[in-house]
Amino acid sequence: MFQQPVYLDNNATTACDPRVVETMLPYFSQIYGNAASRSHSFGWAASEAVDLAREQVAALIGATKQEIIFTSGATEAINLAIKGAYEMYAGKGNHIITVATEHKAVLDTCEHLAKKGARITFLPVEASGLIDLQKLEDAISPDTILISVMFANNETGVIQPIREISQIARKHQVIFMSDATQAVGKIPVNVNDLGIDILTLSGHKFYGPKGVGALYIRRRDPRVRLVAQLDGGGHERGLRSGTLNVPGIVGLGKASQLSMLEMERDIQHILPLRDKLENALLQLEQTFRNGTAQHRLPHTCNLSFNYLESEVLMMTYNRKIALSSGSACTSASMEPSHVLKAMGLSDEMAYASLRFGLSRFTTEEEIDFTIQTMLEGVEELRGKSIAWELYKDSLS
Ligand SMILES: Cc1ncc(COP(=O)(O)O)c(C=O)c1O
Ligand code: FES
Repeated sequence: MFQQPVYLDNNATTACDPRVVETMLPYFSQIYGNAASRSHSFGWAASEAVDLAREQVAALIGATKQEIIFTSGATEAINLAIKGAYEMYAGKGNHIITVATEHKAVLDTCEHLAKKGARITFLPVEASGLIDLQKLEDAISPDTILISVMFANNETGVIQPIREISQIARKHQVIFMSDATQAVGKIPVNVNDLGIDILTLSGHKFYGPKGVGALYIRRRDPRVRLVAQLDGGGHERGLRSGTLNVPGIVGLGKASQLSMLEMERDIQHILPLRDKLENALLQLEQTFRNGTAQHRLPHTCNLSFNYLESEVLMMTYNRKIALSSGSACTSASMEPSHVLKAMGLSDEMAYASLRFGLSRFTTEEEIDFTIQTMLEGVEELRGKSIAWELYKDSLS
């Protein structure tokens, strides 16, 4: 048995890599200058560290350092991107296209703008979790100012056809933004190859610290401009005022560098473990994968166990495995997952779902233990379920 539960909630957040922590440490109490202070060596040292981190983050996504704006995380970057674009292009139009399965940071920001007069299209998804490109193209109108489609879903890991989406956006001269919070650092993401105009990312999803993220904005294209949402000292080229979180930014830079160097190795380690777990659990009766198997993050797996309340399983076994049924922010809510509902699942099947998120630190022993615990747990809890009993009776 493990001392701590096996941690399989890595889509909610990852452990900070010890190498990241080590790189950050001096920036708390030794190199503690304000990166904006230009008159002494404390400030210069902090500014140099931020500059290096900016290069490291830019390199991870194929951008240039001038195109990176540091923020407090993906939520802030998303707010800046969507609200900033809405304000910037108010004269041109008020229509934003997004997708029903986006993270709440995108959905709620769009809802907020809807109250201020924006017209929002929430595209549906197929059972696979993928959008229909024709529906996207049909939704575009002359007043469309922004298309916002997430790179990979946080609950199912489903990866949207980003290149095709960007081609459609380009054809119609609409800015294309992608919330790549779950993809960056885990799979290759290159803003130029993929034609992404605005991208958001967050340190704590790829072994960096919490409370730091970044916005990429295609600077070379004069069409892509945003209105700042925080006013103040004019930091980050006027787009995000506020003293920079130097240790956090250093950590985000280091995490980016490590991901660049180790991404292939991480995928080769994680993918077979994810597949082992998924294949073993799919052997259980009435157990189904949510989302396409092909276009999916290598570390994510979302399954529904019919006739099981996943909440009960999580609570019964949370001393053995740390899991969630969907996104962390909404895990306290009793609503069924909006992502699974948009994919056409019934409430029952959405309530029967579990998300398994692996990381570079997940071991084969942990996966074997998880398989064993899940097989026992599902059998035990279904054994107590009247619905399951009725189902079994119906078979005989
Ligand atoms: C897809 C996606 N977007 C945005 C966020 C929000 O990121 P942050 O925690 O950095 O605000 C998350 C985190 O759960 C996410 O998974
Ligand atoms: S941390 Fe992922 S939904 Fe909030």
